[in-house]
Amino acid sequence: MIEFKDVSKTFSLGKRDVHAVKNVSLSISKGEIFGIIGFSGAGKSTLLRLVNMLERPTSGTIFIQDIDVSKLSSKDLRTRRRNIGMIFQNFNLFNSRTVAGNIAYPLKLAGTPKREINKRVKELLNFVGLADKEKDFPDQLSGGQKQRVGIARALATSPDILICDEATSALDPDTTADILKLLKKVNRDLGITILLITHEMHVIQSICDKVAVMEDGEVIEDGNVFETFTDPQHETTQRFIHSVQSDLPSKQILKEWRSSGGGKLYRVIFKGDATNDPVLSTITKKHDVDFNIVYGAVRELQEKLFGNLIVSFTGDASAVQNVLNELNTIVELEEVIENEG
Ligand SMILES: Nc1ncnc2c1ncn2[C@@H]1O[C@H](COP(=O)(O)OP(=O)(O)OP(=O)(O)O)[C@@H](O)[C@H]1O
Repeated sequence: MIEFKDVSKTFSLGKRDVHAVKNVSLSISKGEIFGIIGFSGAGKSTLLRLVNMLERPTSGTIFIQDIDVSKLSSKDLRTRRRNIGMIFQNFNLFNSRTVAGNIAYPLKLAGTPKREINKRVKELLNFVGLADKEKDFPDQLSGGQKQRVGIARALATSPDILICDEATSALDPDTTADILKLLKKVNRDLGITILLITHEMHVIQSICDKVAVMEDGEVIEDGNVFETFTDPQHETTQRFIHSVQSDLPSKQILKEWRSSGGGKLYRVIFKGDATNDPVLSTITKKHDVDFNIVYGAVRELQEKLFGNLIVSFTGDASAVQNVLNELNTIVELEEVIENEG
């Protein structure tokens, strides 16, 4: 659907070059919700501007629905752009137009007949849950309602792709959850591919199928959200994940555990089927070892379970070693080292 092949974008600022995007190769399939996460300045917005063809790559190619958009004429670009809807952090609504007027705007630009526009606007108002706000102006709406108008407007020309530029960053947590739910509905019910950028890991965790982590213009890690969350490879990815789920007790608690004579601690990671079986109790019972879950949780991610527990084992040293050996064949296991946390 969207394919980046070795794409770079360099801005020349007088004598200085800014390499905003460096050698990015990414593949976004039809029907996916694909999230790009990165800290400020990582190159996310530039990547989006390359997708909606507001910038041309310095090198590399970008295919959108099998068309190499880096080679299109300006006129063809304008036509292709209608196939991509976009929503923004600050909504970008026309304050002088009503809600209906905002949603109708792209249809007017496309020369759609008035009766058809009215019908489509009503349909979209129902879809985003704003049927009673048709005649209101943006400044009479809450942030969440404004973003619903933004979504309706982006969907007006029935695009195949929706791009979301930090679409929930200006909203409170409850409203964010509502808007993310609506985006999921856009994806599931209308089959629209969604590409979003964010600096918030909980957005990725809530609705994305795939994620790419950007740093300093490069994609440093990408893949399925479940795999990335449960086995992050890069330190920056780990930092993002820790922002939504702490997987260790605080340093203070660890210190108290050590000073009160607590034994070695192990991180036990369960994924998928292993979360359904009483692995810990079965194996420890067999070897006559006791276990104590000191910290952790089992979470749901992409409709799969993922457990991350910090456990101590007590018993005969060789029996504990047998437990560790056996556990190691079923789940991921590692000792929690002294300076972690
Ligand atoms: N038009 C431009 N001219 C010159 N430099 C630019 C331009 N656009 C972006 N940059 C630079 O490219 C780098 C990447 O910027 P970009 O806006 O893509 O990052 P970002 O990840 O979206 O950051 P933020 O979350 O803060 O918006 C930055 O160093 C930025 O200053």
